[in-house]
Amino acid sequence: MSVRVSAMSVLPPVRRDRIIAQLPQCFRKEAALNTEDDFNKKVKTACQQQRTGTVGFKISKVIVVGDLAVGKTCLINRFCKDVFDKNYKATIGVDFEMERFEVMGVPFSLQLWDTAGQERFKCIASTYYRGAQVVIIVFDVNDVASLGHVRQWLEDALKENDPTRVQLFLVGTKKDLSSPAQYSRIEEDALKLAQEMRAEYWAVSSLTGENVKEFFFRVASLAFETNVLAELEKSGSRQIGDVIRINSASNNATLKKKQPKCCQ
Ligand SMILES: Nc1nc2c(ncn2[C@@H]2O[C@H](COP(=O)(O)OP(=O)(O)OP(=O)(O)O)[C@@H](O)[C@H]2O)c(=O)[nH]1
Ligand SMILES: [Mg+2]
Repeated sequence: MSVRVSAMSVLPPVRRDRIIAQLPQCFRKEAALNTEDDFNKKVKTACQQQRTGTVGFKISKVIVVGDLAVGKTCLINRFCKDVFDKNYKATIGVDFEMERFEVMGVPFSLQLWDTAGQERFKCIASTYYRGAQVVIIVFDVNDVASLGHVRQWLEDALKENDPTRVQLFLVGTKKDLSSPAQYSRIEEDALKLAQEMRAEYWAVSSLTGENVKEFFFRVASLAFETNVLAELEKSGSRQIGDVIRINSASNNATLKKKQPKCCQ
């Protein structure tokens, strides 16, 4: 059954610490997706006029990939649940988190797919790569080999996606374990690689929480901006209403994990 409801009436308010009013700044200007001080003008105007498309149900798919044990799950858990587990529990296949934001007054969600780094789960995990708007490639700043494998992760992720549309982030984790001298050595290589890949570079610690919120706010903001711009281009001069049709069955289905093709 289809019901016609206002988006705002079915969702509880967004958490107060997920409200983004201004464009968060990049981590390093040398390797950033943009170095603007503020959100795109067209996007700002659209938000002010509530002309941003499917208001309330704007979602971007984000996949998080990288070697085993580099800290992908810890990064997501620090941000989404504000916890840190020092014991390693390998992700089997994929895990999924939905994180809701409000950007310039418009509800927006990131669908975060935490994939397994272990080789034996890679085959299952890669079936979830398709349709990603954002690809986050994670390496451990104390493990040069994990940085060396970044290109391979990129290649695998882009096989399933349109490379010209994907927003790419390169994230170094476990910053708390490295000395400033060690860190700056690996940062030099990471920045070069990020520039080559056209990725935005960040370094974080899930243990201390350093830069974790800043990083995800940046991801959410840039994904939102791109998402709204695409919507504005698609619609041209057509007005997009703030009321959308929700099919209760299909809406539930989008929140469930997708079955690999072979299981359908
Ligand atoms: N000191 C420190 N340890 C960390 C940090 N992030 C993760 N770890 C540790 O690194 C190990 C692996 O972390 P996970 O987040 O499970 O790694 P993963 O990338 O999800 O691994 P897979 O699921 O197998 O791909 C765990 O023992 C974590 O406690 C960090 O920022 N600092
Ligand atoms: Mg994991």
